[in-house]
Amino acid sequence: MAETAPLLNKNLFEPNSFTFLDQPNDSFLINHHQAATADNTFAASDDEVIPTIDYCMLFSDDQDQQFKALKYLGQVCEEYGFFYLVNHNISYHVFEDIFKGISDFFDPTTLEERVVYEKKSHTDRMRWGLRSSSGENREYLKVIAHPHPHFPSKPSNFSEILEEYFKEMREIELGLARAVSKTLGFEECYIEKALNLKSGFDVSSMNLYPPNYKSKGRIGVPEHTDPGFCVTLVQDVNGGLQVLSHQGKWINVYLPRNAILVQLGDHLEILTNGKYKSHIHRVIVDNNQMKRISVATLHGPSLDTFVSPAPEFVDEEDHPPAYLAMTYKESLEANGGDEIDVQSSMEKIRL
Ligand SMILES: O=C(O)CCC(=O)C(=O)O
Ligand SMILES: [Fe+2]
Repeated sequence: MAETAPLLNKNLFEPNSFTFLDQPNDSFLINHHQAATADNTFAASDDEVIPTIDYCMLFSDDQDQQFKALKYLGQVCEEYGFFYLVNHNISYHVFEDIFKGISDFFDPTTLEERVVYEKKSHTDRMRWGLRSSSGENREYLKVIAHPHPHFPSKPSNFSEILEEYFKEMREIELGLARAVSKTLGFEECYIEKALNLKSGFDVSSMNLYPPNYKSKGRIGVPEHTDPGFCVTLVQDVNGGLQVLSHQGKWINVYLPRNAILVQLGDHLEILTNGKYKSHIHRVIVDNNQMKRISVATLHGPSLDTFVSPAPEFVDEEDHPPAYLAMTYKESLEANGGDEIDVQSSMEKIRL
């Protein structure tokens, strides 16, 4: 990728504490390299580097450092659309607690209890599902995390754990919105206002792979992009999530210790008329050998926000509007799904 991204200096902001996970005992993350099989259909590269953004430097009091950090973030948003976020100051126990809570929620012996969260209506505020087919293999719980959170009452303390986790992730989201606005040359409140993030619609998908150890194929989640401003994602085990670079190469996501994977969403792409694009990713499961939990939180505009390419990114000659305008709610439902499905509908929005 370095050849196609000459501007990026990947070492610029890697903090001293940054290490890839060569010390499994030190972290909830262990590296699970996909077992080598004769089937290379889902092979991805371990050599490509996913850029690392240091959150604190984006807000550094040292103006020069902040300027460099923002410049790098702008390049990463434009050339990649995904990055590892480190130095975000979220306490380690927040991650440990949520993985423990989700693991308990997905306890194989309490499967019948979760059925109460199965799809009931298109207005569900929580939804559980177990997919075990050639096209999708995961057990999931989706919850609305903002503005009106809905969390399960069991296991005990789970709702408090989720509340704390989502509070921290929203801070990160709003901080990133400020930083990304500046990379575009705007005031720091630009994205927050344009997408009404204060009352933004956030849905979190907590996923277990393979679903109760019974996958029926290698696809955990098929290729897709996600709607919204951005996605924050953490996982308890490395291996399975793959992102597609803008150059068309699949890359394995190996999250550094305590890092968060940030992926730009469809609605930032629409707002910037294609300058900062969302990107395709997928999850591969490995023959039922390894249990993996992920938490993917989609941070969206408020449901009634009308999102269209902003005038600053449009000029009729060189950059005509490349996307249709619609409310966030309309875009979530454009494929016939429900709000809580948070399905991308970019194929309908792209002109
Ligand atoms: O589980 C993962 O690693 C990714 C899940 C995902 O992409 C999603 O829920 O949108
Ligand atoms: Fe996703």
